[in-house]
Amino acid sequence: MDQSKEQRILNSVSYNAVKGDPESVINCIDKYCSQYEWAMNVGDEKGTILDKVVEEADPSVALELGTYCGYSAIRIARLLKPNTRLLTIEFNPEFASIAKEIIEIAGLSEKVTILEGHSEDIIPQLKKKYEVETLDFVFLDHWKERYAPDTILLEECGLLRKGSILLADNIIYPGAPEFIKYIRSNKRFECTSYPSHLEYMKVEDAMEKAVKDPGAAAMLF
Ligand SMILES: Oc1cc(-c2ccc(F)cc2)cc2nccnc12
Ligand SMILES: [Mg+2]
Repeated sequence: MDQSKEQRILNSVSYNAVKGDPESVINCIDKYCSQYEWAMNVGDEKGTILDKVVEEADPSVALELGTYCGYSAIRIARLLKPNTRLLTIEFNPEFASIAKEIIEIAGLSEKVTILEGHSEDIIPQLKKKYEVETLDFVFLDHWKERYAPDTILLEECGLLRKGSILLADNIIYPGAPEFIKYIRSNKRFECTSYPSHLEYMKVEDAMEKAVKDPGAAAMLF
């Protein structure tokens, strides 16, 4: 049977990347997806915004919704301090398996846990089953229709604290209008838009950052 695009991305990483070097895995995926086959990795332009927000959050526990091939999980995990972790949820079993191998090649398997299943089923398990108290950073990059309901679910499950930082991809393209309407009208969140471009394309896109109860967190220091 023909290989999938995601399997071809793994082949390229396995052949060209330097084992244990996250930067070389990131560069290899960006090179392959800009030169041969477009794929829905966050990419280098939006990835630089992701890096900056992760550094601002400096998370002990981070969550990603939508692993895909593991590109953004590697971008996030390479910036995490010792004894901190990234949980990433992926419902597509083939994507989860490819991501596991690519994250292993990057040498970041110790810091990243891939949780296979639907976000709405796994989020309510994070406290008890995955020993999460609260999430310092959440990257939303899965099905756009789930951005708003999953944000509400994270709140309902008590997983967000004062100062928790959410970052959402694809606010313009494919777009997440319900999420934008919800988060920008919610007084508990301070929102910032970061204009950018769709990965590997000249199409406009943007990322949205939403900080929960920022004032309260700021007052503590
Ligand atoms: O960054 C992304 C881009 C696209 C996407 C698909 C088709 C197009 F034509 C353009 C863009 C889909 C995505 N789904 C989940 C997470 N991230 C995505
Ligand atoms: Mg995306």
